[in-house]
Amino acid sequence: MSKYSRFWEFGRKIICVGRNFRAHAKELGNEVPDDPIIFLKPSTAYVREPNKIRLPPNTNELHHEVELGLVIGKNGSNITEENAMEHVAGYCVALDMTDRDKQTALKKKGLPWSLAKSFDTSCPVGDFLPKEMIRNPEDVRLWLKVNDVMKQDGQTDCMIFSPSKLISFVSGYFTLEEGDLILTGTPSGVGPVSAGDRIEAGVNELSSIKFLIE
Ligand SMILES: O=C([O-])CC(=O)C(=O)O
Ligand SMILES: [Mg+2]
Repeated sequence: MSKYSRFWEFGRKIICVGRNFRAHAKELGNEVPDDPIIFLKPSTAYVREPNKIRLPPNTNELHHEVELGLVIGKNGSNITEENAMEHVAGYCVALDMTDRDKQTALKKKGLPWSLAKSFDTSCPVGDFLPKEMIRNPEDVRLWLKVNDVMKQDGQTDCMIFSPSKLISFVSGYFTLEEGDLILTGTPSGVGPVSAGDRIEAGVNELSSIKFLIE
């Protein structure tokens, strides 16, 4: 069993990338960024099956965002793009649950997104997938269904910044540590979920997760 098979118990950083797919930036009326947009979630955001996703306080519009997670297996800072993949131990399917109403209000005021993105249970994750299971992270299908209806279905070759670019960029600011998770951004098709809804999501046919909204 890999040392990283329960990476969510390491209690390390969750580093998230925003607007990394053109189609998603466009669907929310956002510009395509020149540099990666980065935000953080605390380790208390992790949730695993069979626990449920909880609605944050006073939410009107909780959105699902399916993303490919990169699990870091080797510490490093100022990592070059060429060496970036040496720092990846494996992958997982992850959700970046987002209080869209709150995010929109905060965005308008130019304020940080933390309350909209980093609440308890805002980061549901699937099982650890060792690196060998995904030969090319730029050729992965990300999909998500709500109550059995397909809502998101995208390919990671549409990412603006590749996993290697993201690792290199982020590690210039934050030292990457073993057990850290990088969420690489969501494809288009994000949308609302409410109490009682069932989310199923996966990467390729390899790993899928099922979460209920409480
Ligand atoms: O909230 C957003 O749209 C930014 C984001 O997390 C993403 O693109 O994955
Ligand atoms: Mg996201």
